[in-house]
Amino acid sequence: MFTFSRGSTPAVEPNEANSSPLVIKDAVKRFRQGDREVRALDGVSLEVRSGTFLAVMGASGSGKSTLLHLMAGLTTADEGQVLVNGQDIGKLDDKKLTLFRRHQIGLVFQSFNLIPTLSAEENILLPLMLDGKAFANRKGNGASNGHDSRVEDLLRTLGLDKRRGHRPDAMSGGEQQRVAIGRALVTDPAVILADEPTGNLDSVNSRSVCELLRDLSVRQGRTIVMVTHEPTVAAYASEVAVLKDGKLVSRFNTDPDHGAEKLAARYQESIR
Ligand SMILES: Nc1ncnc2c1ncn2[C@@H]1O[C@H](COP(=O)(O)OP(=O)(O)OP(=O)(O)O)[C@@H](O)[C@H]1O
Repeated sequence: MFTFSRGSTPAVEPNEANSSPLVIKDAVKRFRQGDREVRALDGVSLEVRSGTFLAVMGASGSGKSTLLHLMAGLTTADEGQVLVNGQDIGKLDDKKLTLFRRHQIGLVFQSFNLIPTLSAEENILLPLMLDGKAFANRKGNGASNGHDSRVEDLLRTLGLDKRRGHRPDAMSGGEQQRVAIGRALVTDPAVILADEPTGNLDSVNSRSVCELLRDLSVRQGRTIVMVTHEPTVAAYASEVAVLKDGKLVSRFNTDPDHGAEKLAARYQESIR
């Protein structure tokens, strides 16, 4: 099993006491659209406890991506706070935020965003390469980077041990998304944030990626936030948060005995 020690390379020290890896307090995000102001997020507060697998649902335009981007430090809140591992990320300057994001926030996108010229293994190692902790040419002059056993474990967890040397164009969509999940995990971040991770996958690959995310949360205690509009995908999560017009209107636990159907009904009820 993949067993990085949690928080081994923090970019900055946590400066506020809170045991939850992710806390959003009264977040407001406004956008200008011509002479109109849109409140993409309108006072959202959310705490995500360690080991939670949270699905964020909502209609198109309800603020899901904006919330995820805020959690990822890709955009800043106009009001309120985002605390990752106790660190108010709005207080970090650009340089510290870049390092903090690289170490503490793992991002997974719908379109995988892999580097086409790198192998699966090299794509996974990319965040460590950026830190100068892994070598781009791992076959070159016998350099040992100390990450070999970690990467072995990770490739096995991801079911990619036979695909380590393959480039993205030689892998299925599901395998590419597994590589992207590996890249998100390699720095042992506080949270994994996934924006519609199954959006480009067929049903078989979608199921395997959902099962992987659920396993990472259940077996390894990973904290995961996933945006999705699919009840069948959200059903793999342990909790669901529902946004409507930039507001958090509902949060509930999923029920493994009832699956997607009951979840869909509960979701529809909360956005009525
Ligand atoms: N960069 C931007 N400039 C202007 N308006 C924006 C911008 N980003 C988002 N918005 C607006 O903010 C609101 C929330 O958008 P957001 O993309 O977060 O919704 P969403 O729930 O992720 O939608 P979808 O499911 O369609 O991706 C929408 O009204 C959108 O038009």
